[in-house]
Amino acid sequence: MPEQFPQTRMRRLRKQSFTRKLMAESQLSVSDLIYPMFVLEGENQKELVPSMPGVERLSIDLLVKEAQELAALGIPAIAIFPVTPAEAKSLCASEAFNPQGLAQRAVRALKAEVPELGVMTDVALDPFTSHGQDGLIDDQGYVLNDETIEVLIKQALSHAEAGADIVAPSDMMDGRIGAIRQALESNGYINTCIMAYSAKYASAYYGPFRDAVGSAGNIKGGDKKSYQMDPSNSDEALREIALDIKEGADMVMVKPGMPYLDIVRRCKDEFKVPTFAYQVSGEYAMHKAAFANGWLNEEQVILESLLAFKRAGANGILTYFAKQAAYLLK
Ligand SMILES: NCC(=O)CCC(=O)O
Ligand SMILES: [Mg+2]
Repeated sequence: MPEQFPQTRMRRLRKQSFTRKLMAESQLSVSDLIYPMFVLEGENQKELVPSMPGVERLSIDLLVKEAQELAALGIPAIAIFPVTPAEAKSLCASEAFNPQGLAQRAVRALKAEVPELGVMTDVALDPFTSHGQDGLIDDQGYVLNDETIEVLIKQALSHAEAGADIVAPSDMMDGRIGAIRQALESNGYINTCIMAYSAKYASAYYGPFRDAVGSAGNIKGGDKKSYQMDPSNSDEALREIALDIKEGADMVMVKPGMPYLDIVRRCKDEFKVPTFAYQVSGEYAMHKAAFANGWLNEEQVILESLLAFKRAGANGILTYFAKQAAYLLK
């Protein structure tokens, strides 16, 4: 029976707060949030990221302190991104798998001091290559797939050895999930989770992040379009996701977030696997700019932007608003 006015008045259920609460189809809670954080060498070091107001790079001692606050707020996990000093970068990206590297030390410190907080690491070479690409390159600057995977395996194992709960390959090489899964299994890391950046687009929304980790420089070749996805495509994202699930990903991710919520929804409908989305640095920066100008209401828009991910089907969101949102949700 088709509904019709006035038997059906959609506004009846919107009149009072209690019915609005009962009708809510999606919920945002602090358990949905993963907080990306930037780690710096040194002690008692703190640097602002100009293009990401409110975001700081922290040395490990301060990172651990902050992590205690995040755990107390109920944030389930953080994702760490090392700021690699220029002198540690190279063509072969060997700092990526240094057992005493910044990311590896940060993981050990976090798991020792705040064991209940999940720690996720980034598996990709861009913070460690002198040219800023996510993999090893040939003479033409083309990113080599299979050679890069060999380094990613070592990097992922070094993270697992340090105690990372989740390794998150963000490089978009073909076949890396399977290779990393196999290496984890054969080295006894059977419970290390993999969150695959499965549908990562060659997006201009990553600009502020590259400032934050200092990988912007001059990305050789100018862009990452030979491995990250074309923003035109949606069916292709489903193929990427299917491959990563088959290769052993526990969780998949879509990135960026808000401009790609259609992909989140298609992924969830098609595969029904744990699905995450990354509200990236550019999304954060544009929101912050509008808040600073008084053009948007900060508290309301942060929560609305995050709720939209839940409505689209995401199980969780990587967001630089995680800490602020956790306070707002208290
Ligand atoms: N692998 C992590 C990222 O590239 C983050 C991008 C962003 O926040 O813009
Ligand atoms: Mg892929």
